[in-house]
Amino acid sequence: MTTGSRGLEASERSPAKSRAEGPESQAADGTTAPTPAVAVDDLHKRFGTGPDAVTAVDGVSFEVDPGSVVGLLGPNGAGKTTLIKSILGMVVPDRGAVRIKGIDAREAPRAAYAHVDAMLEGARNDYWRLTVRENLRYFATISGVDPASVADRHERLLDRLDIADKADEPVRNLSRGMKSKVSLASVLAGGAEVVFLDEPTLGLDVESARTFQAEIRRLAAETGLTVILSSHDMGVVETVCDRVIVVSAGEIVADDTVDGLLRQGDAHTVELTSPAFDRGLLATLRDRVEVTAVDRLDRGARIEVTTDTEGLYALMATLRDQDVSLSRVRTVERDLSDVLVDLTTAEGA
Ligand SMILES: Nc1ncnc2c1ncn2[C@@H]1O[C@H](COP(=O)(O)OP(=O)(O)OP(=O)(O)O)[C@@H](O)[C@H]1O
Repeated sequence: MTTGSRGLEASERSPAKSRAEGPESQAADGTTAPTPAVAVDDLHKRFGTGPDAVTAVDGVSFEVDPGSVVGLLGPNGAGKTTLIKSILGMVVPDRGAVRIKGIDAREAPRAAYAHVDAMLEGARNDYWRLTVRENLRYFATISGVDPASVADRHERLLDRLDIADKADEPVRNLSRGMKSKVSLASVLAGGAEVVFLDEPTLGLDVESARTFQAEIRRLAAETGLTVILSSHDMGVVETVCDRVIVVSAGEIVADDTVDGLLRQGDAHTVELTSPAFDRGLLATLRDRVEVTAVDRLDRGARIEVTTDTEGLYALMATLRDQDVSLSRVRTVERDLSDVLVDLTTAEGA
């Protein structure tokens, strides 16, 4: 879907120039910091009233630097879509403020959203009877851009997203993955400086998802595009995001780089193999640690346990006390989805 109007000025100005000319704010130490592309302050949104009310966004604040790619992660129903829609003004928040490039979105919505575009919930923003190229021209036009002046950019987009050979096909004739690419191209066609992408790789095959990721990184690096995307695809998030905001039950529970998130917490997952692992011993171990997998072997079993450092020492002590010899010990690398599950299922999250 397309959100707001996209300004000619914004799209036609060179990004380097636009950054240089952009408003800056004075930091406490006297240095100037670029004005955040997006600043969200204490946003709240509740649906319904009484006992059935749902608090979808519960006091969320964050800032996004221009030219960065930020991932919004969280389980189903965490509030990601409502947060994005509240920032875009498609849902009216109960409280809180949104500033786009320093412009208050409530006081001056047209000016604030002139720089913004979005692709939400896999929704096709495209006109299926129009061809791919006609869609890009259409979206450029409603952004206030003369499509002829951006024809080269459109050709580049079609090339990079590998849909140039379908440029003159009506969108309705394309496969689902190709339609997703056209949606993305349409979002980028008018030259928005800030884009919101909700589940952008839904329906894309592995190669198309990779192309998409590379394109997002390139646009952020070369044109200063700011991207805020939500995805359940951890591969996408790990590859393209400079920073990840984890949302659970309407609140931010973590805000860090991918590496920072992977390092955080005191959880270890270890794979242990022993001929002595039988039903009785496994029951004893389950009392002490979380046994996340059991693979029975001809003799004994291979198990996977997740615990903190203290729990790991206690587990090893128990095995020693019971004279259990381990034939193999292997540390299992934790990935972003493990961290996400820990963060969003932690007590109180
Ligand atoms: N229009 C609405 N009316 C009532 N409740 C709503 C509405 N929109 C969302 N909600 C509720 O708000 C909560 C957050 O929903 P939201 O769609 O923002 O989550 P999400 O993180 O985007 O989930 P998903 O990953 O499943 O897309 C959920 O409990 C949802 O049922």
